[in-house]
Amino acid sequence: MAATKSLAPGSVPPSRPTKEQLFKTHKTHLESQDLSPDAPRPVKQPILAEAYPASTRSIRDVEIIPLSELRVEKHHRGQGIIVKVISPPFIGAGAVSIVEDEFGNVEKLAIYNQGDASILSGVPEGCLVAVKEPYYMHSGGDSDYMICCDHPSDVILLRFNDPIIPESLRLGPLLKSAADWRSAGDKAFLEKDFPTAVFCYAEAIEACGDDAAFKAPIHTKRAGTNLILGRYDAAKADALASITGGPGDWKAYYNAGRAAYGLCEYAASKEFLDKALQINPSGTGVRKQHERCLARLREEEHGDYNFGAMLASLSPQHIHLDRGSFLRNTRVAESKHHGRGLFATRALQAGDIAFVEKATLMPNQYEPSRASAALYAMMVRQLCDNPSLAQSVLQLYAGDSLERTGAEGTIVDGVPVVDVFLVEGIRTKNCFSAPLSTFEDTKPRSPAGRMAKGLWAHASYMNHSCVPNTMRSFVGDMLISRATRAIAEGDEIFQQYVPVNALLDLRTAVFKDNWGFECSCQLCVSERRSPRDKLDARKKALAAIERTGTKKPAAGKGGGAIATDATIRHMEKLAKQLEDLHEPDIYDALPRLALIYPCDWLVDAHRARKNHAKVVRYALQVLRNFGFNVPSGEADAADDSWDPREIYTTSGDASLMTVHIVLALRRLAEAYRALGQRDSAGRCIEAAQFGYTLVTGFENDSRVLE
Ligand SMILES: C[S@@+](CC[C@H](N)C(=O)[O-])C[C@H]1O[C@@H](n2cnc3c(N)ncnc32)[C@H](O)[C@@H]1O
Repeated sequence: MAATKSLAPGSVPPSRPTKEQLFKTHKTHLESQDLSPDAPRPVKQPILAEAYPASTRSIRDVEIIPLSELRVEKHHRGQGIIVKVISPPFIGAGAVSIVEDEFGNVEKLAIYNQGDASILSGVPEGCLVAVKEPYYMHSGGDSDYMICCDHPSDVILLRFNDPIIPESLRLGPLLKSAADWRSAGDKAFLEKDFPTAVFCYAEAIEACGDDAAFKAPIHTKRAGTNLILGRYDAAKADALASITGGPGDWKAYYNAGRAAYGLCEYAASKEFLDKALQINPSGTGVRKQHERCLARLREEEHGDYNFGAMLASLSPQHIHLDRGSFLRNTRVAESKHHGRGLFATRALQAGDIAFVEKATLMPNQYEPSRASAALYAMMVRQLCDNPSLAQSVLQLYAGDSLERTGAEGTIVDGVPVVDVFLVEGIRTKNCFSAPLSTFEDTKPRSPAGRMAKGLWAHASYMNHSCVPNTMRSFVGDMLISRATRAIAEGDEIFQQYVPVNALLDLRTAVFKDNWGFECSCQLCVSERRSPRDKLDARKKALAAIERTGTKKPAAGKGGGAIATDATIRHMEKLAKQLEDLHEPDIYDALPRLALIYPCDWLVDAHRARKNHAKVVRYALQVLRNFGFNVPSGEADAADDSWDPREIYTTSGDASLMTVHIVLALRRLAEAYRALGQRDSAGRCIEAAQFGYTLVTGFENDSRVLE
């Protein structure tokens, strides 16, 4: 083992196992594998190996080499292999099979990252496979090597009559006629083995030559099968290929319409369905589909959603909502901050919808430890299955360190080039965590951390700001983005990638480490003007405040825990000291995020003691420290003419909207009411209601926060 480990990349392995040895080990693996339908399928983890680009060449343009010429730890650029699978697959994180070339050389072939719609996810014995630019890897044991295929587009399942197959590997016609292949396809379909059905129908179409009358119904069958598999591009192509010019063509247009609908191409879908209805005006299925399509087009055009009904329709099983995306208020353009960004196409007021987007991809997986792996697997699968999706998703930013060939997403050998390292880069830079619904998630007693991960391709173009002008929320797989203040036509719109840390150093590190940028928002740029000793002093002061704030309070009379007078006074003193560490010339109109924690704490402490004037004072401070315009002194706080409903329109462009604002407004309302200032209380409730719409995406009763 030591000898093989020290082999230089590109060298000849000193020994390779014989066919018998390979089969013996493979058999023990096969015997240990549980193939029952209930057996847990291994979760495919995102790739961790060293990145290398997917092959962009056709198998017809590379030199075919024998397995004996494979060299250890080498990517065989410009070369390829053609092999027959001679064992059943062992299914683990990938599918491992034994393969043989035309000279009788044998090797292990490990195929990873194939989708469930691909035969290659468990390639059956007897299949012929080509691997482009293979990587031959030492897999750990003595003389233990395997051909390792990470990129799904590097492996091609060959048709049995492909002329590229060497003579000695040719099986001769497996089935006698096109009709036999069609029957085999039908049988596989009835057995719900849809990938095999697609393969057999392809062979039938190929075998029947120019017999258009024979071909058309097979295209129809394959269109239906591809629809089931979610391979919408292929389904659409098959549906259109099944058009004959006869009265049965409504079915072809109907299938094409369903496929376009599956791709969220509603305008195209409508056109196909219009044609289907022209031929078959009484088709109820077609009419229903047509109505659904019109509803999606209305959503795309007007952004008119019944969010309440959408929320009510959610369940743990049903998270994908049948809704269109409303994107026309924003467009992608060059940003002065970084690459591309999203820009307003019209003036937006605080509260307006910037956009509503249906997830491009989002698995129903709210278990945090599995959510990333589930999204990665879904991305790879869907991009392979739908080339048009691959084209758009693979354009997204993936970090600067990954090599791009420019051919990502293009079709080579009939499949889109999908580079799994690029997919993973795109996932990490663009995915969002999403609760089942933000409204439910903001309720005080909702279980924390139940988040799925998803990709929203349009939202992915948004750059980050710590004081953003939009806020996102979720209902199932729909992302709602609302303006938190006025945005002029042509302005860039920003979102917060993650809730930002109060301390400049800590949040700078988060953006550097996870996204590779230094934030240039107004808050970060201004805070960087603070001298180092001030930043450090604030950090120390906040640590002292947090220690005081988390000290166990004394038990109150009614059994409740209430902070002592001394602790409250101490906290007030510490908060004042921290406030004095903020330079007025820098923080005049900026949030002072470090002060939010002590002010929130003081609101709660004074509220528990029914000290309403102090609640007013510190709740106003919470608003001010998030960057909102509030009366400055205590005298002003009692001033009835201050209108909290105006904070969203009069606060400049560095405020930070969060659910804390809504809660602070509710606390203010309660205190004002207790102080007899009913009008002020009513206005605070209205302001809280408005804020809660921004936070949850649509009108919801903010009383649930209490
Ligand atoms: C989700 S992408 C945003 C779209 C990206 N600008 C593009 O061209 O596709 C995230 C990446 O954008 C960049 N980015 C986002 N916000 C930024 C900001 N405020 N300043 C500089 N770069 C930023 C970072 O490189 C980050 O990894």
